[in-house]
Amino acid sequence: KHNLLPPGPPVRFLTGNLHQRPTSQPWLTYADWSKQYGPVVTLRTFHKTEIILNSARSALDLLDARSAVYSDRPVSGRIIARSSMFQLSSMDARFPQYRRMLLAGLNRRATQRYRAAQEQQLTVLLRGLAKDPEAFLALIQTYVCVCPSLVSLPTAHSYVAAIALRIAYGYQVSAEKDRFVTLIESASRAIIALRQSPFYFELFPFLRFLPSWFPLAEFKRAVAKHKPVMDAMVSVPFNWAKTKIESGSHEESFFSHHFRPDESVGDVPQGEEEREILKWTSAAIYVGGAHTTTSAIASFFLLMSTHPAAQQTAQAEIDRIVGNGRLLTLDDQKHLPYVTAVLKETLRWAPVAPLGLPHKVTRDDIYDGYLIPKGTTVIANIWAITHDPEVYPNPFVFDPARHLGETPQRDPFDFVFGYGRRVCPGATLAEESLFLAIANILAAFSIAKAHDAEGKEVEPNVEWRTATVTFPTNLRCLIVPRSPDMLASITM
Ligand code: HEM
Repeated sequence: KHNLLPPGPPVRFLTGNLHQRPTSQPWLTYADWSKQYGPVVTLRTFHKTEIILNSARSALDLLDARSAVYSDRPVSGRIIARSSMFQLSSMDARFPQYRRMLLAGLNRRATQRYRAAQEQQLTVLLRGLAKDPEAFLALIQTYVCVCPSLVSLPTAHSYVAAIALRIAYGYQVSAEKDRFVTLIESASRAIIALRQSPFYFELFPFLRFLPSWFPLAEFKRAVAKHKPVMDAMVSVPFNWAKTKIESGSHEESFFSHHFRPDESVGDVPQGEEEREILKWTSAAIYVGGAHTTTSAIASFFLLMSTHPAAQQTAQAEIDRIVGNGRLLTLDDQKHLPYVTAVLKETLRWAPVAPLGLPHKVTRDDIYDGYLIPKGTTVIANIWAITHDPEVYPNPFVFDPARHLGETPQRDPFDFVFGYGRRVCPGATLAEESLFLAIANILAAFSIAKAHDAEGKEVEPNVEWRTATVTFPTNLRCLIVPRSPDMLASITM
C-alpha cells in the first residue's frame, strides 16, 4: 500500500482525469468525490499529480503539522508571477525574510498603527453607502474585475482598496479614477488573463524554454505582453512611497516602517535584495488583501439580506453597546460576540478562497498508509472543510450562534486563511477591517432583499465566480439607513 497513491476517480491512459476536471466551482465536485473515495483524493493529468484534502483532519495533519515539507508552491504559478510573494518557493533563500517582513508588519501589534487610517476610510465607506447603495454593490464587483462592463466605474470609494493602499504605502486614494487603483486593477486583470492561458503550459513547464515565436509558446508571448503592467504595479507605488519618505512628507505605513532611506543609517543595512523584498511584500498587501476582503463583504451583504433574524440579533447587540450612535471601533469587539460570530459564520459559509492556494510537497511522504510523492501539488478544499458536517453540523445553515456559548464549534479562522508556513499573513488585518466594516454597516443600515419594479422582494440569484478568490455575482440587495440621526452622527 505504501507505493499506492490515495484513491481517486478512475484514470484514462495518458490523459488521466483530464476528461473529468470540473470547469465550474471545482470545490463542489471535489467534495462530492470525497464521499466516494475518502477525504484525500488523487487526480492525475498526464504526468501531473494533484492531491485534494477534503477534511479538516487531513489538511491540519499535512499542511500544518508537516508544514516543513508541505509549504512549497507549484512551478506553474511562479512562471505566471515571477518574484511574487505568493508563488515564491519555500526553498528560496529569500523566503524566510519575505515571511518575517510580512508577519512583523501585519501582526496584531503592528496593525494598531493603521487604526486611524482604517477608521477614516470607514467613514468614507458609510457615507458612500448612504449616498448611493446600488453603486456600492457594483463597485464591489468592479473591484474584483469580474465584469468588464463595470470596470469603468469609479473604484475610488472602495473601502478595501483604500485601506490596502494606505497600509501598504501610506497612499490616500483620491476621488475618482485614482491612478494607483487603476494601475493595480489593470495588473490584476493581466494576472487573471494569464491564468486563463493554455493549460499545457502548466502541465509542461519546460515549454517556457521554447523561443517565443514557437507556436506552442503563446503563453510566453502573453507574459511578455502583460509584464510591463505587472512590473508597474509594484514599482510605481514603491517609487512614490520612496520619494515621499526621502522628502520627509510620508504617512506611517508598512513601507515606511521597513524602508531605510540611507543604507548606512540604522543597525540593519538595506541592500538591493532587501529593497526588492520590500517592494514585493508591500504589493502583496494589496494583491492579497483587496479582493479577498471585498469578497467577504459581498457575502456578508448577501447573507444579511437573506437572514433578517441574524441581522436583527446583531443590531440589537450593537444598540445595547453604542446606543448613542458613535462609530464602533476595534475596542468594542470584546462586547460584541454575536457580531464577531456573524463575521466567522460568513467566512465559514462562503469561504473566500475555496481551494486556498496550492502547496507542493518537497519530499516523498506517507499519509494514512498512502504515498504522497515529492513534487505533488496538494490542495486544501477549504469549502469542503467548512461544510464538513462532522465539524459543523447542518453546514449549509447560516447560524452565527454555532460560534458562541460554552462549546462553540471549531473556529473557521483555523481553516479559511490557509495553512502552515504559507498561512495568510494578513489574517489579523482582514479580521479587523471586516469587523469594522460589518459592525458599522449593521449599526447604520438595514439590509434586505432587493425589490422589483412593483416593490416585491426578489429572491437573490447569485452565482459564485470560479476563481482563486470566489465572489457572489448578480448580487443585489436593498440598503437603507436605520435612522437618519444615527447615520449623521456616525459619519460626522
Ligand atoms: C478575508 C480575507 C482573507 C482571506 C480569506 C485570505 C486567505 C488566504 C489564503 C487561503 C491564503 C493561502 C494560504 C496557503 O497557501 O495555505 C492566503 C495567502 C496570502 N494572503 Fe490572505 N486572505 C485574506 C486577506 C489577506 C490580507 C488582508 C492580506 C494582506 C494584508 C493577505 C495577504 C496574503 C499573502 C501575502 C498571502 C501569501 C502567503 C504566502 O504565499 O506565503 N491576505 N490568504
